Amino acid sequence: MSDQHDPAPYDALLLLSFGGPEGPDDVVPFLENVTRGRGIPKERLKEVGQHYFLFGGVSPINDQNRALLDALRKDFAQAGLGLPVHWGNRNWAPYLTDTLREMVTDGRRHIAVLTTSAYASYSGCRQYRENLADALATLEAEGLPLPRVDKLRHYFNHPGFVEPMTEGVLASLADLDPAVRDGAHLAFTTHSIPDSAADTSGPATGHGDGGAYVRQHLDVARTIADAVRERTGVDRPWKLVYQSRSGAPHVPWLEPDICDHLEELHGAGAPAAVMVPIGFVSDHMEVLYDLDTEATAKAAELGLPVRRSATVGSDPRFAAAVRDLVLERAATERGTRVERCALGALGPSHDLCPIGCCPARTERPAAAGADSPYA
Ligand SMILES: CC1=C(CCC(=O)O)c2cc3nc(cc4[nH]c(cc5[nH]c(cc1n2)c(C)c5CCC(=O)O)c(CCC(=O)O)c4C)C(CCC(=O)O)=C3C
Ligand SMILES: [Fe+2]
Repeated sequence: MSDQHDPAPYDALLLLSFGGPEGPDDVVPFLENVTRGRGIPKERLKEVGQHYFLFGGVSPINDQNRALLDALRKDFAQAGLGLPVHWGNRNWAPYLTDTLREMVTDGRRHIAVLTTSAYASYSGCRQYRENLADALATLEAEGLPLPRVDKLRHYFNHPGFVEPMTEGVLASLADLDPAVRDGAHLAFTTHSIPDSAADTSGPATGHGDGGAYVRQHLDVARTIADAVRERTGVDRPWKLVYQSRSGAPHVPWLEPDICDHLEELHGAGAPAAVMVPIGFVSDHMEVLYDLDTEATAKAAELGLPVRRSATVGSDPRFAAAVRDLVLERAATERGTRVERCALGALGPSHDLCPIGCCPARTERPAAAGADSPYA
C-alpha cells in the first residue's frame, strides 16, 4: 500500500454508481433510464421489471452504496485523510449531475472518481466517462466553474478487492457438506456483454478475443483459484462464466451462462459448486436475482449443492483499497513515484484511458480519458 498520506491535488472523492429503484413506482422509469437508446427488447424489460417487483420494487444497490460511503468516510477519517466523499449515479437519484453541481458549488475543483465497476468495458468504464462528460456539459451550460475529474484506475486486481473475495470462497466451501467440499467446482461469474463489446474492451492494442474484459476476469479468477488451492490444499476445477444477458437473441454475447454451466457440471458428475460473482462490487439485483434466485433454483432442480460467495460490499479492506488508489493517483498527479498494488499477471491498469479504449457504438464525448474534451 502507498505510504503517502497526502490527497493533494484532490479535494474530494466521488463514488459513481449505477443507481436502482427504491420502490415499485420507480421500476419502470429506472428501466427507461438504463435502456434509453440501447435497443433492449420489450420482452426482456418486462422480465427484468419482474425481478425488481419480486423484491418490492427496491434494488439493494442504493443502500449498499450508502454503506460503502460510510465505510469510506470511516476509513478516511481513521487515516487522517480530510477528503470529503460524495455519491452520484448514472440511472437514479442521487443523479451524477446533481451531485457534481453540489460539489462545484461547495468549491470542489479536482475530483477523484471511483466507479462501482472494477473492470474495463464500455458499460463499466467508458459509459461512466460519457456520463461525466454529460454532467460537465450541463454545469458548463449553467455557467458554473468546471472541476477536473480523474477516474481512478480499474481495481479488479487490487488486493483489497481480491482478498475479501478469496475469503468469501473459503467461507462458502466451509459451508458445504464435507462429503462434497473437496470436489466442488468454482464458477466465477460476471455480467455478460456483447462479444463485440468484449472484443473492443480496454486499450486498442489489446483488442480481439474478449479484450481486456475477459482477460481481467480470467486473471482475477486464476488469482482466487490459486489462493484457494494454497489455503485448502485442494486443486479445484474452475471456469469463468456469465450471467444477466440481455439484448436481442441474434446478437452474440459472452457465454456460457451460469445456469447452463451448472447443468453441464451436474451432467459431468460434479458434486457441488461455488458461484463466485467476481464481476460485481456488491450484492445488487444481478446477484440477488440472477444468482441467489434463478441460478440457485436451477441448482436445486438439478440436485447440485451450490453456494454463492460474498462480494466486497463495504468490507473495510475494500475501503482501505480505495484510499490506497486515491493516494496512489494523487502522488502520480504530483509527479511522485509510488508503489501500485496489484495481484495476478496483468499488473496495475492505466490511470488514463487511451484513445480507442472501450469504444462506443456511436462516438460521444467522454471525460477523464486521453480523448476528453475537458482538461
Ligand atoms: C458490465 C455490466 C455491469 C457490471 C459493471 C457495473 O457494475 O457497472 C453491469 C451492472 C449492472 N447492471 C444493472 C442493471 C441493469 N443492466 C442492464 C443492461 C445491461 N447491463 C450491461 C452491462 C453491465 N451491467 C449491458 C451491456 C446491458 C445491456 C444494455 C446496455 O448496453 O446498456 C439493465 C437493463 C435490463 C437488462 O437488459 O437486464 C439493467 C436493469 C445494475 C443495477 C442492479 C440493481 O439494480 O441492483 C448493475 C450494477
Ligand atoms: Fe447491467
